Amino acid sequence: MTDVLDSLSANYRAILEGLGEDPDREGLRDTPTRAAKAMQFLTHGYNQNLDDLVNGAVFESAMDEMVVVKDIELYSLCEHHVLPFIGKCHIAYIPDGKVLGLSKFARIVDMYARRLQIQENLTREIAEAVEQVTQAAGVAVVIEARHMCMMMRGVEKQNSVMKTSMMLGGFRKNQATRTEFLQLVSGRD
Ligand SMILES: Nc1nc2c(ncn2[C@@H]2O[C@H](COP(=O)(O)OP(=O)(O)OP(=O)(O)O)[C@@H](O)[C@H]2O)c(=O)[nH]1
Ligand SMILES: [Zn+2]
Repeated sequence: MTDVLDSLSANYRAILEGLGEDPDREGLRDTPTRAAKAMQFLTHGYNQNLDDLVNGAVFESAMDEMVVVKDIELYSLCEHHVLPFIGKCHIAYIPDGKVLGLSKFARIVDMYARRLQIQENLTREIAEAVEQVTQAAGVAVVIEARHMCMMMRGVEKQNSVMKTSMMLGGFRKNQATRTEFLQLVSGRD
């Protein structure tokens, strides 16, 4: 692990030099290591796996109506510019004999968000993970996010929000179920 940190730190030092900075000046002396540690934290999802994260928190239940967990905040990094995108994730599922521990939805979101991502793939990966863990009759995921690469640079648009959704099982097949979910997460419930 130290080797990885050393190599990342050396690369951040090179970036500072590339910017024309003096990496040995007082304010920047610890920056390569700090930045490397920060980047390791922001991508720690690479070191996680679904089984360990869920930790067996799947419980038998006769509940077979839609369960919605909304407004799970997420911080990710776009794989094109390595700049943050920040937003909210809403997840719904229709249990089929099993329910998932509530905190695990947020943990699943983070496991995939804390990697280099595009929003579409992040949305799909979360939905497929919830389906895999719960074997639910349907899973729906919506993400709304703002991308720093569109705000701080490039087209510099401050108000555009990207919305992505992924519907599996009952949510894909049944328009009424889909509409109910979208109404619940849009706050018009
Ligand atoms: N679909 C999708 N695109 C993304 C996401 N994050 C960043 N992008 C886009 O990835 C694209 C990369 O385009 P390029 O033309 O290769 O890069 P660029 O010259 O920096 O593009 P501009 O951002 O238009 O300045 C841009 O259109 C970004 O807005 C994402 O999560 N999903
Ligand atoms: Zn980007």
